Amino acid sequence: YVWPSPQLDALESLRWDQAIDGFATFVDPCDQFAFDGNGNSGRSNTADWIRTAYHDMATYNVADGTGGMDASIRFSEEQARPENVGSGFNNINLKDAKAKCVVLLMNTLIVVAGPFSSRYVSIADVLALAAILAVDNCGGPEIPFRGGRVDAGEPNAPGVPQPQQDLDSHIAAFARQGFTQTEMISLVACGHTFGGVQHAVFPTIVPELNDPNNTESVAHFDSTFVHFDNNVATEYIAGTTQNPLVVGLNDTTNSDKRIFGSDGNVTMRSFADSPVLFASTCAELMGRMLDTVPSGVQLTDVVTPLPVKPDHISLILDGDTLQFSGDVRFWNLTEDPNRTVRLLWDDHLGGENNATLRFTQAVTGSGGRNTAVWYTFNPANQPFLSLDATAGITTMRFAVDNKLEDQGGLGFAAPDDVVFAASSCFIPNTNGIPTGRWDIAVRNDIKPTRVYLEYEIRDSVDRPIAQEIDVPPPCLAQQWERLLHMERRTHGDSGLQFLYRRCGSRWCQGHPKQRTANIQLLCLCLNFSATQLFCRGFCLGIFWGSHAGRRR
Ligand code: HEM
Repeated sequence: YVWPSPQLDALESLRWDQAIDGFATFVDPCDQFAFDGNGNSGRSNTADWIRTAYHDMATYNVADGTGGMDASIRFSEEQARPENVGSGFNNINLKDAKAKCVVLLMNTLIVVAGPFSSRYVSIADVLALAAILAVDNCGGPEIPFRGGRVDAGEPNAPGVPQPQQDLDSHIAAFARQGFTQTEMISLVACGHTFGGVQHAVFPTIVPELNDPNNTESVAHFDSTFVHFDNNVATEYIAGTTQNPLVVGLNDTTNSDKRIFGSDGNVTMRSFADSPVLFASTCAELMGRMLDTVPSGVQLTDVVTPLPVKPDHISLILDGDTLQFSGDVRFWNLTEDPNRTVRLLWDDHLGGENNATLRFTQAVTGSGGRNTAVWYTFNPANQPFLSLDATAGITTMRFAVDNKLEDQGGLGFAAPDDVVFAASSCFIPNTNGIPTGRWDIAVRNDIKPTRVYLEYEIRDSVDRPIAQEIDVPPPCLAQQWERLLHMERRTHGDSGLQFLYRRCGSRWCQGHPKQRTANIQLLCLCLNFSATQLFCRGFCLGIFWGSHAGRRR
């Protein structure tokens, strides 16, 4: 795809910059469990994440296109069903979030929401990606990731298979989900290469193990339960398996035994014979499982890493300069002190400019399979590049040791028609409601018909959604002078300063003195609600003529 694209950029970053955004730190190392201080519970995030994705998908009904990957598993009604016993789903509801926007207060209800979901990456996308990262980082194959799942507004019909059910109902359940009998055998084996059965959840299947290194008494499906490999098959075929759903004392709940043996062990034997076949089968079937979505939902193409990706691009007006900062990531490169990377940019006056970029880090991801190097626009000891605001910027390109990277001649668009200004202020909580003022700079030649601020909140069922606030146009100079005069009468000479800083009033906008040669300032005064305060993703939108744009 062509950069920038808000949705694809966000999906791409979450998929491929997993070590930077912190997502993969939950499954690297693979044996960690977010709720277990000592690392000795016998449980793991990897297993929870994969099981969660399956239980979210397993409601799918191929006949009517309902259910599937839509994050309906987050509803307590679904979690309360016998088919969803265990605490794993609550966990993935990202209570463990290290990050931003964790807890949102809505009415009297405290809703826990995923820190990695956003208006561009649904909670269901995050659940799918969690399973992919678990497999990816822990010895498994690369599973193609698409975005665009839509979060359900209510629980789905029940439909997750349970261990005490018979083979026919399992075959029927997988057929309803869109999988054949052979695919059922495969998919169960792919999932059950991780984790196991907990005593607390299934006391009739697993006894108390009294093991200080397995305090939650989890009977694991194979001997390498935080690692993707074909041991689930080799141990089953060799007859050495300890899988509690194969050799459990109560045969009624030995569902893996019935499923694995349902074709005379042909499929399991093929997996035991070939780790490569097992891995490729799992990549295909788990990919299909994660892409099983309600009818009408359109997924994106597979999200592949951009070879050259600008990131964190920021333009802020400060007086007569534009503070320009950002990073660029080069995929599949390793650190090389002799490499020179330059940023080239065009400006509004026809100028071509350049700056040498600084190496910041080399990052590996996907269990060491991928590497990328990052360079920053910021000069040493400077938080940004200073651009003359009149000249501004239109398009960027990069030169890596003289090789031009310009998206096949398109360049990387860096429009500065609407940007935040450094004079924006945030006034901390004085009487319960913090206040802030966004100063927003618009190029004079744009003549916008509408400028708005966009940010993110959660709706009543926790879905990330965008909210917009219109930024009022600046008032006329005449009006301004009148207001200024009134303000001076009340507050003396300090009135100007006061007026400029004043929040909460429509007429704080657009004083002519705040205009540089070709930029005017609008300002929007906000009383931040708790939701806005905890949320993120503030960005600006602008309409003019038939054009519309959005700037972060
Ligand atoms: C007939 C189908 C299936 C049945 C009856 C079944 C049953 C179970 C049971 C009883 C547990 C123990 C849960 C706990 O103690 O918390 C479990 C765990 C698990 N299942 Fe399945 N499962 C099935 C299919 C699948 C599929 C298709 C996947 C994924 C592709 C999957 C992935 C997992 C994982 C990763 C765990 C480990 C969870 C943990 O250790 O926290 N299962 N399964």
